[in-house]
Amino acid sequence: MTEPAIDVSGLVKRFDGRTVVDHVSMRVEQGEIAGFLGPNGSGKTTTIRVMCGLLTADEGHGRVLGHDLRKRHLIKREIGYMTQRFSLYEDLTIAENLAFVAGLYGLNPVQSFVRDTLADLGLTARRDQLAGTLSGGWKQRLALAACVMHNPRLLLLDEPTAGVDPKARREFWDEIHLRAENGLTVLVSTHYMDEAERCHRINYISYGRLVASGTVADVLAKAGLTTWVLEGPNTPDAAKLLAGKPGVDEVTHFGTTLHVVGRDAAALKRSVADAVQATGVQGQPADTTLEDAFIRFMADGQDNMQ
Ligand SMILES: Nc1ncnc2c1ncn2[C@@H]1O[C@H](COP(=O)(O)OP(=O)(O)OP(=O)(O)O)[C@@H](O)[C@H]1O
Repeated sequence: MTEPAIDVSGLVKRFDGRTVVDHVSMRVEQGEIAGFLGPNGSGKTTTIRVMCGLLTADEGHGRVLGHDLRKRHLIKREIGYMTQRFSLYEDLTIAENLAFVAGLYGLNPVQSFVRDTLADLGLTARRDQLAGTLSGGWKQRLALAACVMHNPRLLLLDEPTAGVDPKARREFWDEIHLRAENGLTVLVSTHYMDEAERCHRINYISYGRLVASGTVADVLAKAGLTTWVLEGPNTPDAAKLLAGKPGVDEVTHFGTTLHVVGRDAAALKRSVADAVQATGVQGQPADTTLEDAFIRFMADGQDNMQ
C-alpha cells in the first residue's frame, strides 16, 4: 500500500478565538482528485493553507506527502498551490509570466523550463503575446501550468475556475484528469456541482466541520434523501401547498418542474400524494442530486450552530 498524499486528523484552526476549522480529518490517496466543497466561509481555504504549510494548525496532526505536517518547509517544496483569484501579470507576455514563476521556484535553467511548459501547452508560437490578451480559459490553463512547472506531487487548487465559462471549465478539468492519470494528486475546492461530480471523492465542510466524504454515491447515501419531481400547469400551487408539510424539507423550482426533497420518505410520499390530488400535477420519484444533498448538509450545519 502506498502512503496517502494527505492524511490529517483532528485539524483545528482558530482566528481570534473563533474556530474556523473544527477537528477536520481527511485522507486523499495518491493520484486521486479530491473535491472540497462547502458554503462560503466554511473553512476550505484555511484547511488548504494548513495542508500546504502556509498556516500552522492549533491542534491536530498528520502527514502530507509523507512529511509530518510540522515540516512545513519540506511540504512546500513538493506542492503546487493555486490561490483563489490567482492571476498572471496581464502586462507581461506569456513567456515572461512563466519565467517569473520559474524564478520564484528557483528552477534552473529558467528558459528551458519556460520552453518545455510552452511546448506542453501548445503556446510556443504565442510566447510573446501579452497574458492579458488570452481568453479566460487559456489564462486558467497557463496559471495551472505555472503552478506545476516545478513538478509538484500534490496540487492544491482553491476555486480555480470561478467565473470561467463552461467550455473552458471542462477543458481545465480534462487537463486536471490528464495530470492525475500521470500520478499527480489534486485537492480542489469548488462551488460547481458538475465539478464535484468529476472528482474521484468529495469532502463537504460546513461551519468548519467535515460532514461528509466519499464518492458522490457515498455522499448521496449519507444525505439519506428522497426526491420527487412534480410536473404540470399547477406546480406553483403545489409548491405553496407543500411548503412546511410533513416530510418536506426543500421545495425547489427547476424550470417547469418542482423538486420536492425530504429525509422522511414515508411522510414525504404522503404529502406529495396530497398535493398531487389537490392540484392535478403529476409526481414521480427521482434521483436526488448532489446539490440537494449539500443544501441539506448546510441546513443541518445551521441547526447545529443554534
Ligand atoms: N487570517 C484570518 N484572520 C481572521 N479570520 C480569517 C482569516 N482567514 C479566514 N478567516 C475567516 O475564517 C472563516 C473561514 O474562511 P475560509 O476562507 O477558510 O472559508 P472558505 O470555505 O474558503 O470560503 P469561500 O468559499 O468563501 O472561499 C471565514 O469566516 C473567514 O472570514
